[in-house]
Amino acid sequence: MKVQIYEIRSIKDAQKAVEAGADHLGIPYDQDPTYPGHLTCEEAMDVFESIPSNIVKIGLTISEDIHHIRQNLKTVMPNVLHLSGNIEAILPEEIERLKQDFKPLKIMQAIPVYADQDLASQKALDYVRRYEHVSDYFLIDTKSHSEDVIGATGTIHDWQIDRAIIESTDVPCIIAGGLSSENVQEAIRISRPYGVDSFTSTNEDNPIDEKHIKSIEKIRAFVEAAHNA
Ligand SMILES: O=C(O)c1ccccc1NCC(=O)[C@H](O)[C@H](O)COP(=O)(O)O
Repeated sequence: MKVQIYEIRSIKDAQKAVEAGADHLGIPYDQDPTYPGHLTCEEAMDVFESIPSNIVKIGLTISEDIHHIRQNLKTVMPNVLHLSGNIEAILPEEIERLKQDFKPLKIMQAIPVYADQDLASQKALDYVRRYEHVSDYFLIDTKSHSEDVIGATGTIHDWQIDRAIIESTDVPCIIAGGLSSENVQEAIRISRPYGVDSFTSTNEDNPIDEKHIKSIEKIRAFVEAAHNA
Protein backbone atom coordinates (compact mmCIF):
# COMPACT_ATOMS: atom_id res chain seq x y z
CA MET A 1 0.00 0.00 0.00
CA LYS A 2 1.55 3.32 -1.10
CA VAL A 3 1.20 6.30 1.21
CA GLN A 4 1.15 9.83 -0.19
CA ILE A 5 1.50 12.86 2.08
CA TYR A 6 0.51 16.47 1.27
CA GLU A 7 1.29 19.38 1.65
CA ILE A 8 5.05 19.33 2.12
CA ARG A 9 6.23 22.94 2.43
CA SER A 10 9.77 22.67 3.79
CA ILE A 11 12.86 20.45 3.80
CA LYS A 12 12.13 19.69 7.45
CA ASP A 13 8.59 18.48 6.67
CA ALA A 14 9.95 16.36 3.80
CA GLN A 15 12.43 14.72 6.19
CA LYS A 16 9.65 14.04 8.71
CA ALA A 17 7.45 12.37 6.09
CA VAL A 18 10.32 10.24 4.74
CA GLU A 19 11.32 9.17 8.25
CA ALA A 20 7.71 8.28 9.03
CA GLY A 21 7.56 5.96 5.99
CA ALA A 22 5.75 7.91 3.25
CA ASP A 23 6.26 6.74 -0.37
CA HIS A 24 4.97 9.81 -2.27
CA LEU A 25 5.50 13.42 -1.16
CA GLY A 26 3.21 16.08 -2.60
CA ILE A 27 4.25 19.70 -2.99
CA PRO A 28 1.79 22.27 -4.36
CA TYR A 29 3.65 25.03 -6.20
CA ASP A 30 3.29 27.76 -8.77
CA GLN A 31 5.40 30.59 -10.21
CA ASP A 32 2.89 32.95 -8.66
CA PRO A 33 1.07 31.05 -5.90
CA THR A 34 -2.40 32.29 -5.00
CA TYR A 35 -3.57 29.33 -2.91
CA PRO A 36 -2.70 29.32 0.81
CA GLY A 37 0.32 27.17 1.62
CA HIS A 38 1.54 26.79 -1.95
CA LEU A 39 5.26 27.32 -2.65
CA THR A 40 6.97 29.26 -5.39
CA CYS A 41 8.80 27.21 -8.05
CA GLU A 42 12.14 28.09 -6.46
CA GLU A 43 11.01 27.02 -2.98
CA ALA A 44 9.57 23.78 -4.37
CA MET A 45 12.83 23.03 -6.20
CA ASP A 46 14.81 23.29 -2.94
CA VAL A 47 12.45 20.86 -1.20
CA PHE A 48 12.37 18.40 -4.14
CA GLU A 49 16.19 18.35 -4.27
CA SER A 50 16.33 17.35 -0.59
CA ILE A 51 14.11 14.26 -1.09
CA PRO A 52 15.79 10.84 -1.52
CA SER A 53 15.54 9.32 -5.00
CA ASN A 54 13.44 6.32 -3.89
CA ILE A 55 10.59 8.65 -2.89
CA VAL A 56 8.15 9.74 -5.61
CA LYS A 57 8.08 13.53 -5.93
CA ILE A 58 4.63 14.82 -6.78
CA GLY A 59 4.11 18.42 -7.92
CA LEU A 60 0.56 19.72 -7.58
CA THR A 61 -0.91 22.43 -9.76
CA ILE A 62 -4.39 23.94 -9.58
CA SER A 63 -3.78 26.02 -12.70
CA GLU A 64 -6.28 25.71 -15.54
CA ASP A 65 -3.87 27.21 -18.06
CA ILE A 66 -1.70 24.67 -19.89
CA HIS A 67 0.80 27.34 -21.00
CA HIS A 68 1.25 28.39 -17.40
CA ILE A 69 1.74 24.75 -16.34
CA ARG A 70 4.38 24.35 -19.07
CA GLN A 71 6.23 27.43 -17.80
CA ASN A 72 6.24 26.00 -14.25
CA LEU A 73 7.61 22.67 -15.53
CA LYS A 74 10.54 24.49 -17.17
CA THR A 75 11.59 25.58 -13.66
CA VAL A 76 10.64 22.51 -11.59
CA MET A 77 10.20 18.97 -12.91
CA PRO A 78 8.62 16.58 -10.40
CA ASN A 79 8.39 12.83 -11.13
CA VAL A 80 4.61 13.18 -11.29
CA LEU A 81 2.49 16.24 -12.09
CA HIS A 82 -0.77 16.17 -10.11
CA LEU A 83 -3.54 18.06 -11.91
CA SER A 84 -6.00 19.20 -9.25
CA GLY A 85 -7.72 22.20 -10.82
CA ASN A 86 -11.01 22.13 -12.75
CA ILE A 87 -10.67 18.86 -14.68
CA GLU A 88 -12.63 20.13 -17.69
CA ALA A 89 -10.26 23.07 -18.19
CA ILE A 90 -7.41 20.89 -19.51
CA LEU A 91 -8.19 18.48 -22.34
CA PRO A 92 -6.71 14.96 -22.53
CA GLU A 93 -5.02 15.95 -25.83
CA GLU A 94 -3.22 18.79 -24.06
CA ILE A 95 -2.00 16.39 -21.37
CA GLU A 96 -0.82 13.98 -24.07
CA ARG A 97 1.29 16.73 -25.69
CA LEU A 98 2.61 17.79 -22.28
CA LYS A 99 3.81 14.22 -21.60
CA GLN A 100 5.50 14.07 -25.00
CA ASP A 101 7.30 17.36 -24.44
CA PHE A 102 8.36 16.75 -20.82
CA LYS A 103 9.32 13.04 -20.87
CA PRO A 104 9.53 11.11 -18.50
CA LEU A 105 6.94 13.17 -16.62
CA LYS A 106 4.02 11.14 -15.26
CA ILE A 107 0.51 12.46 -14.66
CA MET A 108 -1.73 12.06 -11.63
CA GLN A 109 -5.22 13.27 -12.58
CA ALA A 110 -7.52 14.15 -9.68
CA ILE A 111 -11.00 12.66 -10.07
CA PRO A 112 -13.60 14.74 -8.22
CA VAL A 113 -16.16 13.00 -6.00
CA TYR A 114 -18.94 14.96 -4.26
CA ALA A 115 -19.64 13.74 -0.73
CA ASP A 116 -23.38 14.41 -0.96
CA GLN A 117 -24.16 12.63 -4.26
CA ASP A 118 -24.31 9.02 -5.39
CA LEU A 119 -22.11 7.76 -8.22
CA ALA A 120 -24.88 7.82 -10.82
CA SER A 121 -25.39 11.56 -10.41
CA GLN A 122 -21.67 12.44 -10.71
CA LYS A 123 -19.27 12.59 -13.66
CA ALA A 124 -16.42 10.66 -11.99
CA LEU A 125 -16.68 7.57 -14.21
CA ASP A 126 -16.96 9.72 -17.36
CA TYR A 127 -13.75 11.51 -16.37
CA VAL A 128 -12.00 8.18 -15.78
CA ARG A 129 -12.94 7.04 -19.30
CA ARG A 130 -11.83 10.34 -20.87
CA TYR A 131 -8.55 10.74 -18.99
CA GLU A 132 -7.29 7.18 -18.38
CA HIS A 133 -5.16 6.98 -21.54
CA VAL A 134 -3.13 10.02 -20.41
CA SER A 135 -3.03 9.26 -16.66
CA ASP A 136 -0.38 7.24 -14.83
CA TYR A 137 -2.35 7.56 -11.58
CA PHE A 138 -5.78 8.76 -10.51
CA LEU A 139 -6.25 10.56 -7.21
CA ILE A 140 -9.89 9.98 -6.27
CA ASP A 141 -10.58 12.97 -4.04
CA THR A 142 -13.43 14.83 -2.38
CA LYS A 143 -14.60 17.97 -4.21
CA SER A 144 -16.53 20.74 -2.54
CA HIS A 145 -19.28 22.51 -4.50
CA SER A 146 -17.93 25.94 -3.57
CA GLU A 147 -14.36 25.51 -4.94
CA ASP A 148 -13.01 24.95 -8.43
CA VAL A 149 -10.04 22.98 -7.11
CA ILE A 150 -10.33 19.29 -6.26
CA GLY A 151 -9.24 18.26 -2.77
CA ALA A 152 -7.79 19.61 0.46
CA THR A 153 -11.27 19.48 2.00
CA GLY A 154 -10.57 17.26 5.02
CA THR A 155 -13.91 15.58 4.17
CA ILE A 156 -14.59 11.93 3.44
CA HIS A 157 -16.90 10.66 0.71
CA ASP A 158 -18.52 7.29 0.01
CA TRP A 159 -15.71 4.73 -0.36
CA GLN A 160 -18.04 2.49 -2.39
CA ILE A 161 -17.69 5.13 -5.11
CA ASP A 162 -13.90 4.73 -4.94
CA ARG A 163 -14.32 0.98 -5.21
CA ALA A 164 -16.50 1.27 -8.31
CA ILE A 165 -13.97 3.63 -9.95
CA ILE A 166 -11.01 1.40 -9.02
CA GLU A 167 -12.75 -1.68 -10.41
CA SER A 168 -13.48 0.15 -13.66
CA THR A 169 -9.90 1.05 -14.62
CA ASP A 170 -6.36 -0.34 -14.92
CA VAL A 171 -4.88 3.01 -13.85
CA PRO A 172 -3.48 2.78 -10.28
CA CYS A 173 -5.80 4.75 -7.99
CA ILE A 174 -4.89 6.59 -4.81
CA ILE A 175 -7.81 7.51 -2.57
CA ALA A 176 -8.06 10.82 -0.69
CA GLY A 177 -10.47 12.99 1.22
CA GLY A 178 -10.52 13.22 5.00
CA LEU A 179 -8.42 10.10 5.50
CA SER A 180 -6.79 9.66 8.91
CA SER A 181 -5.15 6.93 10.99
CA GLU A 182 -8.63 6.24 12.44
CA ASN A 183 -10.54 5.68 9.19
CA VAL A 184 -7.94 4.65 6.59
CA GLN A 185 -8.20 0.90 7.27
CA GLU A 186 -11.95 0.95 6.65
CA ALA A 187 -11.44 2.98 3.47
CA ILE A 188 -8.85 0.46 2.24
CA ARG A 189 -11.04 -2.50 3.16
CA ILE A 190 -13.94 -1.13 1.13
CA SER A 191 -12.13 0.28 -1.90
CA ARG A 192 -8.87 -1.76 -2.25
CA PRO A 193 -6.79 1.09 -3.70
CA TYR A 194 -3.20 1.26 -4.94
CA GLY A 195 -2.49 3.95 -2.34
CA VAL A 196 -3.88 6.37 0.22
CA ASP A 197 -3.33 10.11 0.66
CA SER A 198 -3.50 12.50 3.59
CA PHE A 199 -3.27 16.24 4.01
CA THR A 200 -5.47 17.63 6.82
CA SER A 201 -5.25 14.80 9.37
CA THR A 202 -1.45 14.69 9.32
CA ASN A 203 -1.00 18.43 9.98
CA GLU A 204 -0.23 20.13 13.24
CA ASP A 205 -0.53 23.77 14.22
CA ASN A 206 2.41 25.92 13.26
CA PRO A 207 3.64 28.17 16.09
CA ILE A 208 5.26 30.61 13.58
CA ASP A 209 2.40 31.44 11.21
CA GLU A 210 -1.04 30.14 10.28
CA LYS A 211 0.26 27.81 7.55
CA HIS A 212 0.33 24.09 8.26
CA ILE A 213 3.34 22.01 9.18
CA LYS A 214 3.42 18.24 9.20
CA SER A 215 3.32 16.07 12.33
CA ILE A 216 5.75 13.15 12.26
CA GLU A 217 3.64 11.30 14.86
CA LYS A 218 0.45 11.70 12.83
CA ILE A 219 2.17 10.64 9.60
CA ARG A 220 3.68 7.61 11.33
CA ALA A 221 0.27 6.60 12.70
CA PHE A 222 -1.29 7.02 9.23
CA VAL A 223 1.45 4.97 7.54
CA GLU A 224 1.21 2.20 10.13
CA ALA A 225 -2.57 2.03 9.89
CA ALA A 226 -2.40 1.89 6.07
CA HIS A 227 0.28 -0.82 6.08
CA ASN A 228 -1.63 -2.92 8.62
CA ALA A 229 -4.92 -2.76 6.72
O1 LIG B 1 -2.37 20.22 -0.79
C1 LIG B 1 -2.94 21.24 -1.17
O2 LIG B 1 -2.60 22.37 -0.80
C2 LIG B 1 -4.08 21.19 -2.14
C3 LIG B 1 -4.67 22.35 -2.55
C4 LIG B 1 -5.71 22.32 -3.45
C5 LIG B 1 -6.15 21.11 -3.95
C6 LIG B 1 -5.57 19.93 -3.54
C7 LIG B 1 -4.53 19.94 -2.63
N1 LIG B 1 -3.96 18.77 -2.20
C8 LIG B 1 -4.25 17.51 -2.82
C9 LIG B 1 -4.15 16.33 -2.01
O3 LIG B 1 -3.81 15.29 -2.52
C10 LIG B 1 -4.67 16.30 -0.59
O4 LIG B 1 -3.81 15.55 0.19
C11 LIG B 1 -6.04 15.63 -0.70
O5 LIG B 1 -6.91 16.55 -1.29
C12 LIG B 1 -6.60 15.19 0.66
O6 LIG B 1 -6.78 16.30 1.49
P1 LIG B 1 -7.51 16.08 2.90
O7 LIG B 1 -8.93 15.68 2.63
O8 LIG B 1 -7.42 17.42 3.55
O9 LIG B 1 -6.75 15.01 3.63
